[in-house]
Amino acid sequence: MAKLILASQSPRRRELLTTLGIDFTALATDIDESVLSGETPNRYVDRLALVKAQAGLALLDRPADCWVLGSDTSVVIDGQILGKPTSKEHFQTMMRLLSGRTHQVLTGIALVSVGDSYRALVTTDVSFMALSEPQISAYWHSGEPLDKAGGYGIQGLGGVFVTKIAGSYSSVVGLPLHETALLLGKARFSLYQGLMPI
Ligand SMILES: Cc1cn([C@H]2C[C@H](O)[C@@H](COP(=O)(O)OP(=O)(O)OP(=O)(O)O)O2)c(=O)[nH]c1=O
Repeated sequence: MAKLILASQSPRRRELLTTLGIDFTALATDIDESVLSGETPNRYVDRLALVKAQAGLALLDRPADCWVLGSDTSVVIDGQILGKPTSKEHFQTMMRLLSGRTHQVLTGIALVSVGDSYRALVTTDVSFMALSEPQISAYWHSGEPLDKAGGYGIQGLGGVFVTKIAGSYSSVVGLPLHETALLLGKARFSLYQGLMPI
C-alpha cells in the first residue's frame, strides 16, 4: 500500500485531512510563492499546489512508494490575488477591498507520485458584511489574520464577517474534502468503508 504525505505546514490542512481517516505524514516545504507575470489566479493556485506537492516528493528518501498532496488557497477580488497580509497596512487594504462585497476563494490541490499526478481546482464565493475601520483594527489585534490568505479565517473570528458562502466551506479553510477524496480515490486510497466509491 502506498503511503500518503501531506506537503503542508498548515494546521488546518492537517486537521481536515485527518477527518478523512487515512494515515498520512505531514512535512513542510519551502517554495517561492511569487505570482508569475501575466499569471491568472486559477493558474497560480493550480501551479502552486503542484509545486508544493513536487517539492514534497523531492524531499522523500523513497518517493516511489508515496503519493504527495499539495494545496494552495488564495483569495481573489477584482482579478487581484490576495495572499497573507505582511503588515497591518497590507491587512487593512485587504479588508477594505473585501468589505461589503463578494469575493472568490480558490483552492488548488495536487496529488503526485513519481509517475502520475491528479489535480483539482475549487472556487467558492464568500460575501462579507460592510466593515468599519474600528472593526478592521479589532480583527487585526486578534492575531488571527496573519497566516491566512486574504487576512481572515472563516473558521474563526473572521466567520463573524461572512454573510454568505456559495461553494465548499472546507476549501475556504484550505482543503476541499470532496475533491480531495475524489483524488485519493483515483490514487486507490480507500476511504472509510466505501464512503466514497473508488
Ligand atoms: C480564506 C481562508 C484561508 N485560510 C488559510 C488556509 C491556508 O492555510 C492559508 C493560505 O495559505 P497557503 O499558502 O495556501 O497555505 P499555508 O502557507 O498556510 O500552508 P502550506 O503552503 O504549507 O500548505 O490561509 C484559512 O484558514 N481560513 C480562511 O477562511
